[in-house]
Amino acid sequence: MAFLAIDIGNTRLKWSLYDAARPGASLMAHGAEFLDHIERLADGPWADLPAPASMLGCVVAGDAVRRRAEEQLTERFDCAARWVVSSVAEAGIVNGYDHPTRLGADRWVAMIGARHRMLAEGPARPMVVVMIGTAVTVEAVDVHGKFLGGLILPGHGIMLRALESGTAGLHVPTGDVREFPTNTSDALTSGGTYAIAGAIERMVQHVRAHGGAEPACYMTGGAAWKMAPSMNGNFEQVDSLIMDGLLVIAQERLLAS
Ligand SMILES: Nc1ncnc2c1ncn2[C@@H]1O[C@H](COP(=O)(O)OP(=O)(O)OP(=O)(O)O)[C@@H](O)[C@H]1O
Ligand SMILES: CC(C)(CO)[C@@H](O)C(=O)NCCC(=O)O
Ligand SMILES: [K+]
Repeated sequence: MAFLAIDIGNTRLKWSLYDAARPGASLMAHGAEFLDHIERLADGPWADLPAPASMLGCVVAGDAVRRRAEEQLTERFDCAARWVVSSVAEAGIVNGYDHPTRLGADRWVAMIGARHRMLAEGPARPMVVVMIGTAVTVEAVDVHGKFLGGLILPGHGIMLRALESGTAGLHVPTGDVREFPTNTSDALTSGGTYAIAGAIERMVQHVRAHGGAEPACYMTGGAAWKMAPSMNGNFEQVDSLIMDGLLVIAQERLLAS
């Protein structure tokens, strides 16, 4: 019973087809499209796929984009579109947000995926869950699975575009990450990278101080690999964190129905 997981971010739609709706299912096919190219899915990458029995997705890109994805789903497959909405509690995570449903569904699903992975690896620990995409998010989860709160930062691309458009003299190619940058390109690239790394380090400190225990640290997102060399501490890069979370939620819902 194939299962289709979809993650629609602010830059790209990512999809993964699994052979079952449960964590650890085998990945049969996967891909990513920039949001402008969603209309290519049904006749392109999805054309030769076996039809999934069900799908589950998370979307933060807005209703218009969601509808365009749903059109591709109906055009190609006969399965109902289901999208995760952040709630008060689901799959082992309790939502500490002031307004739980306002939490981005991608953040919620990634925490669920991370918690499931951590418990599969050993005893429960607090967590720091980082997503590096169009925006950067840094979540804190305590040892019991309570989401304490999180940071939202501009992603690297948005930071650089903001500097370019807000200044006269900052139009330069991408540079390298350096401890002591000596040209504009390196200064901008390093500034963005260490802004993100610094925010993450602060959150790790906050979680350590809050729980008195060393947190398990996970990072995911399309640009996680670019941040990895500049990160302090033991961050495990798990590119599939959102897909893992969608598999966990899909299985729980199947078992509950
Ligand atoms: N050198 C860099 N270091 C860190 N991040 C970078 C770097 N260069 C680009 N980025 C970020 O990567 C983002 C694009 O990543 P990508 O589209 O692969 O992520 P994504 O997880 O698919 O995003 P989303 O889920 O938000 O659609 C850009 O918007 C930019 O912010
Ligand atoms: C922060 C982003 C853009 C990260 O993708 C997304 O999760 C989102 O739009 N969230 C809604 C606002 C919030 O999470 O508080
Ligand atoms: K995302």
